[in-house]
Amino acid sequence: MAEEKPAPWPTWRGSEWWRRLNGRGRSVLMLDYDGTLAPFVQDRLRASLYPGVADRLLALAQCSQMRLVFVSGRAARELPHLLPPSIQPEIWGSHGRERLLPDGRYQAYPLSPAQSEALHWLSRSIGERGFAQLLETKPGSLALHTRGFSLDEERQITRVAGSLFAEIEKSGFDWLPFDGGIEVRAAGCSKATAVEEILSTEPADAIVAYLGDDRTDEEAFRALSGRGLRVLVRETVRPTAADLWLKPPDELLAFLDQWWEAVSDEKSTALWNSDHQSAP
Ligand SMILES: O=P(O)(O)OC[C@H]1O[C@H](O[C@H]2O[C@H](CO)[C@@H](O)[C@H](O)[C@H]2O)[C@H](O)[C@@H](O)[C@@H]1O
Repeated sequence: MAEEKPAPWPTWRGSEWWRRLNGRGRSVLMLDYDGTLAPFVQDRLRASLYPGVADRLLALAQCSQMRLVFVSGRAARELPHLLPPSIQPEIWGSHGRERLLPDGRYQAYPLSPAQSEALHWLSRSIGERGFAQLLETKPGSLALHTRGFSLDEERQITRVAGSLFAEIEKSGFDWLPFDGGIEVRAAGCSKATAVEEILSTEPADAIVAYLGDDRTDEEAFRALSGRGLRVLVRETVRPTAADLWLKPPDELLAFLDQWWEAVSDEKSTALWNSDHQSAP
């Protein structure tokens, strides 16, 4: 399917679309984490939000008419440590396999016994080939991180992982290249299924947007087709199903500000005592 270029922020910020959000009862803002709200770094446990994002998230989390949801490839229980401590977030982690609710309740879709066994085998086999330190083990998937390696090394690691993946693919797994590595994910859950479940409890006229940067976010974008605004957050544009392209961090902050202005009851322009001024 042909993918059109997403609109750049300068043409979108004054568009009619905001009128729909302004003053409406219900809105849903779904946010990816890595690459979208936080720049990539080598150590995944040190991936901090762009300056100014924490303030915006705190303000949005207080808006009673909107639902703020984080949809991440990370394990759900890892993400709260990277978000402002006073937010009690709703998180869909591990590509839709897990859900952590604001009240602390946790739900996860189990793997089939064959998937479970195959994932253990894959982890062991990758370790035996000397790549154990590159592995991130999550509910339902294994990520193999190659950030910081040369292209040749990355190709070699990917080749080894690819041949092992071929051994377990028939047990129900997807092969997902992502920014900084590859992931082998048990089939059945994805960011698309997360988006579908989130929206299944929302009224049809709720205003919805999803912000993401990576190839796994394209699954969410496609699931949102005709239902909400798909926003690519990335330094450079690429072929995408998104409607809008934001360059982080300034355009991301401006988007969050404009969303807040539309949904908040306060309608104050002096909200931020933050370290960042939005683009004019
Ligand atoms: O769906 P996301 O919230 O965007 O998560 C995608 C993956 O993010 C993490 O890895 C990425 O970020 C790390 C920290 O910047 C970086 O070191 C790594 O190279 C990136 O691929 C996370 O570790 C993965 O589990 C997520 O799937």
